[in-house]
Amino acid sequence: MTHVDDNAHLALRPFIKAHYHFQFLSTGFELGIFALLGRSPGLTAQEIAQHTGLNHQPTRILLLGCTATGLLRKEGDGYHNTPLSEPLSGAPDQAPASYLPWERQGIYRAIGWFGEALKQDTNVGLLREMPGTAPTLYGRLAENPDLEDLFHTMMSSVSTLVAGDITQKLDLSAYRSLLDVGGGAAINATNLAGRWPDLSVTIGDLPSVAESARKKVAETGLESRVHTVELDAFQDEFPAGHDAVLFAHFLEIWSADRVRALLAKAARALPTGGGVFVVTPFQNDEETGPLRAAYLSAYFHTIASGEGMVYTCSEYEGWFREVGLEPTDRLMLGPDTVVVCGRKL
Ligand SMILES: C[S@@+](CC[C@H](N)C(=O)[O-])C[C@H]1O[C@@H](n2cnc3c(N)ncnc32)[C@H](O)[C@@H]1O
Repeated sequence: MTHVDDNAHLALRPFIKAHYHFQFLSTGFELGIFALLGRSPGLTAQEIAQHTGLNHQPTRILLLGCTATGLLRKEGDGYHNTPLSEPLSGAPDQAPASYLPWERQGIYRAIGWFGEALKQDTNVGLLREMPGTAPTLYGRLAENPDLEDLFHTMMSSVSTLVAGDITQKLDLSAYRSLLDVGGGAAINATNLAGRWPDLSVTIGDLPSVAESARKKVAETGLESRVHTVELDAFQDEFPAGHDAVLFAHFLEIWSADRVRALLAKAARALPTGGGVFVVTPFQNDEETGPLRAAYLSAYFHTIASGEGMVYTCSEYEGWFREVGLEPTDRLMLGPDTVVVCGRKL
């Protein structure tokens, strides 16, 4: 009989039990325990139960889960946040807190269809778990406005994380008019317009998103230079009159064939010398990581579209060349986001 090595069993435990870890984390967050202990460190189980409304034994079970996984620390009878959970006690619309409601309501059940999505080669998770009829996440979000809000809160916080880097490293001084395809909740558009006073930005997105982007832009006072248009990037030609095109967290959603077609569309819309900027999660050219590329690739295939993944910079640069764009640079934004830059020949 083969003897199972205890160390191997323990080493695999974080994978085997990952779903419990997420439940301790997201339930603790949803019940406001990390925010509560941020304000009032050292509360007892009984005091925590009074705030959450849970009965005594459910409270013990949740606190045991959180302390055993290192999310909370117990000192005497009192509970405290740890460096892991402390960042979750702050603003709910900022990362990492902003990730949790979306992961719980948008992803958690749907990603359980990962294997089936690979076998059927389509986004089974979305089709099984999110109400509605649209074939992609973005269409289905328009059918579920509460989820659409959660998604854009999460996405805005992701773009905010790299906002400092993008405004410092991406030199747009040569351009006057940027088309931001799939521009979402206007974070990149308003940051870039704020950084480059001679630049106008047009956000092109699906109708419900373009409408909320318009409201967000109005709150920033940049509406004379940041415009929004309804655009279906697949059905419509790109509006003329821009000398640069930004695809931020957009191309990786789609299949290689559709990425090529979108890049060709950008090239057609641009004058000679025009710029193309692809902001995307980074996958190294050896195709071994980093982890974020692996998570997001599974998410695009299982949920978002059933056809995309995080591509390498080399792949983008090859597609640039195929459609008449010259690759000019790769700019890292933080540890795992990159801008692949090109110019129309
Ligand atoms: C992952 S979000 C990225 C948002 C924004 N660019 C950012 O970086 O924060 C993808 C965006 O693409 C938009 N989108 C999806 N399908 C689209 C289409 N066919 N045409 C235009 N925009 C689309 C979605 O509505 C969403 O705002």
